[in-house]
Amino acid sequence: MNSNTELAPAVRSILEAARDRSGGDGVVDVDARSLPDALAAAEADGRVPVIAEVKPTSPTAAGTRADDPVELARAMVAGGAAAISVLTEPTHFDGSPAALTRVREAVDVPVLRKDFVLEEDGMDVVDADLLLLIARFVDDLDGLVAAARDRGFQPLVEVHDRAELERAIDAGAEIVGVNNRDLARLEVDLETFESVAPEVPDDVTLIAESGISSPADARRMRAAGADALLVGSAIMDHGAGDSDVTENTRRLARAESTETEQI
Ligand SMILES: O=P(O)(O)OC[C@@H](O)[C@@H](O)c1c[nH]c2ccccc12
Repeated sequence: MNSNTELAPAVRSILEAARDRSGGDGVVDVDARSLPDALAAAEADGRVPVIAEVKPTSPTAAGTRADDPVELARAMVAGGAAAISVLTEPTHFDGSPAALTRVREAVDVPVLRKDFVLEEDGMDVVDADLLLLIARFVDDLDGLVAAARDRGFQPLVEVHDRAELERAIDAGAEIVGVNNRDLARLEVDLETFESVAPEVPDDVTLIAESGISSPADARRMRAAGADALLVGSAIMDHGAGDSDVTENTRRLARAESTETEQI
């Protein structure tokens, strides 16, 4: 593990909690729904491929949304989401593996497990189509990418700078997410994606993560080379408990359509 001394306190405490959580019993064996196919289907349909995130709260959220995760996920798919991400981290995001299982049963798009998986046995907690691995938090990235694939997961390797990207590519990552949120200060800067994206090989599926809040942001990330956008806060709209998740998703999924008012 890389040094955590410069991480935000909330992130340090998330990692401590992750280390304390137990892994699963046995080894999962997943028959994954293809993310590249789901992204291509959205493109063919004229939608910006959006991975919409069921995130009840977060250390940076304005509040908590306690809505049923299944209802949220269905609303996101109705708004044109190409895939769904579900936070399963319990202590700082109010997520749960059970919520992911219910969501995956209820929708037919690929579902990403969003958590802080630090070791191999942390993968065996729940089935999902994609599994997040955060380059910064794991030493043996090669081993974890291989272990995820052995279980049938499509690993999504998250990076924040070019050095981490190099590690991801060396580890054989085929799906890479560039997180615009700096885990040291928890601040978002969309330039992060713009600076890393040019270094990403063409055959890698590239996802822009975090801080995308408007159709203009969506177009900006697409112009910089994003194959898909991972969006939580702007869709969950934590500060406004009754915000329309379908409509919030649709605004972003339609960001490139000519009939949409260009905001
Ligand atoms: O809510 P946002 O800014 O749209 O971000 C979504 C997603 O990128 C973010 O939740 C995230 C990115 N990487 C993570 C790792 C763990 C937990 C959460 C995340």
